Amino acid sequence: MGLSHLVPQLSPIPCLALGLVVTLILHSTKRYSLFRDPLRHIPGPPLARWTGLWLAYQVRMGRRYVAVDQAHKEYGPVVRITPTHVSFSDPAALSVIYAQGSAALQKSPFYDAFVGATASVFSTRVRSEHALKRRQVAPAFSVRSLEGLVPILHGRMTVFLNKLQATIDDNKEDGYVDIREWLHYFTFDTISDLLFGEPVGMIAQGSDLIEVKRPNGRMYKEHIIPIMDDREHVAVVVGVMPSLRFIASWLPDPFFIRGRKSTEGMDLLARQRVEHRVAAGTQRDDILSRFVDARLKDTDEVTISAEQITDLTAESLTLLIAGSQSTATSSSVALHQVCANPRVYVTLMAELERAVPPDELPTYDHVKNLPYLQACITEALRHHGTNAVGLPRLAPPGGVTCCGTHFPEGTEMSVPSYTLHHNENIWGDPENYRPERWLENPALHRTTLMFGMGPRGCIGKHLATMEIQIILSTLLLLYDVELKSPVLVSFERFQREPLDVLVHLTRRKHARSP
Ligand code: HEM
Repeated sequence: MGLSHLVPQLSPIPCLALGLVVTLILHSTKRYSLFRDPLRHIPGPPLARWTGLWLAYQVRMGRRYVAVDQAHKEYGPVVRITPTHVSFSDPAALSVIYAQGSAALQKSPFYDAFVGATASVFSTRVRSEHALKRRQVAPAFSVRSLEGLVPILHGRMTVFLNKLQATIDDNKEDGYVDIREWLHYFTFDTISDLLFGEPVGMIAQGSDLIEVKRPNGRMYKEHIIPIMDDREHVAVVVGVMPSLRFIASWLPDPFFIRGRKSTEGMDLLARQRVEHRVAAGTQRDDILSRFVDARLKDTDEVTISAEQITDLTAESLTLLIAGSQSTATSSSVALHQVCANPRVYVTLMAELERAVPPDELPTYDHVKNLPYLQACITEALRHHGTNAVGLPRLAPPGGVTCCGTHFPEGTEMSVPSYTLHHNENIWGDPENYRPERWLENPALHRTTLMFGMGPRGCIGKHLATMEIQIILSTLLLLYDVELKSPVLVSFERFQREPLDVLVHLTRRKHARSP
């Protein structure tokens, strides 16, 4: 699969121009009207004062994190990025915007764009609904629960290594493989195995082309990775400019048409897997069986209803996407960063060689407590994090005071993760990839948004960490890694992802066998 799916299909100008007209009409009827503007004293790009178009354009072009970061450099720590959205680069804002407990702010309407047939634990904005969903989903992702699933992870890794090696042996072109793409096959198959008890088969095929059944029974094949990308891209554009949601169907731009198709393809895939899994029984101890048990316990029912299938589909879809993309990207970025920094590479290899017996492949037990390995992963998530965006929350009734200013009810507020993770006042040398900083000063963990913060923080943090620990240690102990380029070029949708991570892999002398 080439890179073409990552590049926007047509110029976004026509749809954004139409969006401008609609926004201006809607804007003048809302709380933040052109004539009664409670945020008029907040500086920011001039267009952003009047319309969401400025931000929507940056999102559409995949450079929101750069544009917001530049806006902070130009206008200061508190910047208006849409008529209703204020961005804070001051770390003091973290404890207000991503507060814990009863002080927690709700997610903003941005997340409505991620709702499919029904809201999931990620997309719901209703506090009570979120609490219920989180209670049903979270136990499956505790460290204790996940440790029971480690054999599945190891099994997937063995299949992955065999297929990767066969591909390397067959590679008749320039000898480079896009390790991000391969790791996406690994993480997608792994989360699908953990969820439904079987992988979708991307590793076995060496491709993301998956067969999906339409409601009319006809089978068709879809490349899953680009449809996930398109789905996410449409959601973030519509999320920052909800007025586009109503006109998207009429826009001639194939971008939106592709986006709608994408939603359908992913929904069908998730629904079929859930229905198949539920029909096959729940004997295997996978994540879906734990969801089913939690739901049946909550409702005192003995069988799953059609409504619960829709609900399970929404959760599974979220987990398939959240659980594969970010982990694949983060592990390929960590591999890239370690290999681009010879000093870090030497230190990490020494730790790995000490921890993993010769002739053995790393297991989770070997690598789970290695401090330098963990520091390398955390530093990759900071330096080139998949989460670069500001995760928007809503000022509550009565408003909220943040960084010395009062913001009225309904103001969208966020701390942009990229800007936070590259703040010189916190990190000193933010552009350097330097894992040691986490060992020197563990308190730095308090000023990061890699996995979010507060009650809406990442549910899959432990799973992602386990997977990245196993992936990174295994690839480094098995292969000498040559990078095609020392620089990563990224494109941002909801997540910020490198376009590719091309590596040349050669088996190390005395390498262990899968
Ligand atoms: C390195 C990998 C990962 C990163 C960097 C990451 C990052 C994040 C971030 C920043 C959030 C907060 C989003 C927001 O507030 O809008 C989040 C939420 C979430 N993540 Fe992850 N994630 C990763 C892996 C995973 C995995 C493996 C899963 C599950 C299999 C997962 C499932 C979720 C879910 C369900 C939420 C929503 C939680 C809620 O709202 O209660 N993530 N993640």
